[in-house]
Amino acid sequence: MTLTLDFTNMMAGALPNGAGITEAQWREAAEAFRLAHRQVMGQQAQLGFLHLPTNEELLRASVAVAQDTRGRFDDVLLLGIGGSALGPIALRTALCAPQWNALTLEQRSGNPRLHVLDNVDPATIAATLARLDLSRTRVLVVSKSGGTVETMAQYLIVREALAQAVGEEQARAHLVFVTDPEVGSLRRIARAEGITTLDIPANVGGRFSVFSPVGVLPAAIMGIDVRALLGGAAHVTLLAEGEDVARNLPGAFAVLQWLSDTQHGRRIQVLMPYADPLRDLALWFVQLWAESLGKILPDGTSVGPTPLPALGATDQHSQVQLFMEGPQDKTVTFIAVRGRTDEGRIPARHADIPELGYLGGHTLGELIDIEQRATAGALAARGRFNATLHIDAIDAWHLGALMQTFELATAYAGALYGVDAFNQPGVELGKQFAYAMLGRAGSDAARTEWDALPKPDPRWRL
Ligand SMILES: O=P(O)(O)OC[C@H]1O[C@](O)(CO)[C@@H](O)[C@@H]1O
Repeated sequence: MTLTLDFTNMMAGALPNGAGITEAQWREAAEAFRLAHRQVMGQQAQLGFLHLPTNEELLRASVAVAQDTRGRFDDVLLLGIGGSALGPIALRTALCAPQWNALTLEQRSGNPRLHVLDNVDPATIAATLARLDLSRTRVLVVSKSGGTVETMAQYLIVREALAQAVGEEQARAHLVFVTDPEVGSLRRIARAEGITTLDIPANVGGRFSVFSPVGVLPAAIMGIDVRALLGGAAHVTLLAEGEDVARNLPGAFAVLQWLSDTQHGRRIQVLMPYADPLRDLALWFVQLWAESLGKILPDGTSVGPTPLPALGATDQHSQVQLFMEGPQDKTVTFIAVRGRTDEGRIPARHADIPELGYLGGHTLGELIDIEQRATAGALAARGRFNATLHIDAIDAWHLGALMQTFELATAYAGALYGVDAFNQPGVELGKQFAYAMLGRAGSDAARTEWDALPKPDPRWRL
């Protein structure tokens, strides 16, 4: 069980024409990292995520609800958005069998299907509700704040549908809330109605919550080895205790991306796993990196790298042209898998056609791995910064290790950029405008600001 980071192709020497991070920059950054590490470790009030992998009480609570769910329910419907949905989706895609929801109960080893509503598009919600037998559906309502407008709207609709399907009394027994231990509307409803509720510790922010019941409960319900998941995360947390960047993998990832951005203009940071099960991990990473690091400094400067998800080999036929020849403003971090269980041997047909015959006898596992190495080499040959995270297998332990690596890297990157990685003030104004238009009490100031905005100008309309 290993996770390694090869960053040769980020460094001067490996890249042509003087491109790349120099050894002097790397040495200087080691000092910057020491300070960043100390600063992060001093922010204990926001570092709840570091303690989640070893929180036995939270784990036991999730496992108990999972046991109560399996067998009683065929479907689990998770309502949430942002960090409350992206982690569960990434875990399902990575660790459940492909096409999980289309498999039979036997193929799912008796575990339920998992549906995640992470938006308020009425067509998706109507289609999902039409497909589900609500009398056999457990509903997880996941929200750290317990009041996010999209999740609350989903909750009101689904609760109404549940009540109609099974009656008010029974509906309560289908619901499980995952939310802050004290505050928010969900907690209030849970207290008043005795609804089963699991805690997201107060010092854990939404996008850092995957190892709380936010991710662990749905994972346990689907039969994922949650102990191994948390074990991988705990392993990385230990790795990151030291302030020497050369021994701290999450620290090294953060430093490399920060140097690439601030010293080499590589502002766009691509995460490109070469494995379908890791496709949604890249989307989870996008929220973590973007919402944590895109900020305004006290002097008014805007900072923050732009994360971009990609998938190998698929995106070799879409985005890689841009990565190779577009502006020199990107880094690419590949995730490569060493041990693939189903290698998929390619039959030796059409041996007489040289453009096809060479494939016979190779395996798909070999092909995807070679394509990753070829793309990394091609990018390096053209001076394009790239690094590769290697994992042994796509399993719960490695997923835990990868996700905790990115969470820690995000905290370090926040300190390196000089921003608070744990808030998201930039999402507020849009929320306030929406509240004002929906008539929520207390949004008069937003209404006034909204009304003062320029109206659509007929000259600029086609
Ligand atoms: O879990 P909550 O509180 O419903 O928040 C959902 C998402 O909304 C945000 O607060 C703002 O986008 C995210 O940080 C968070 O993951």
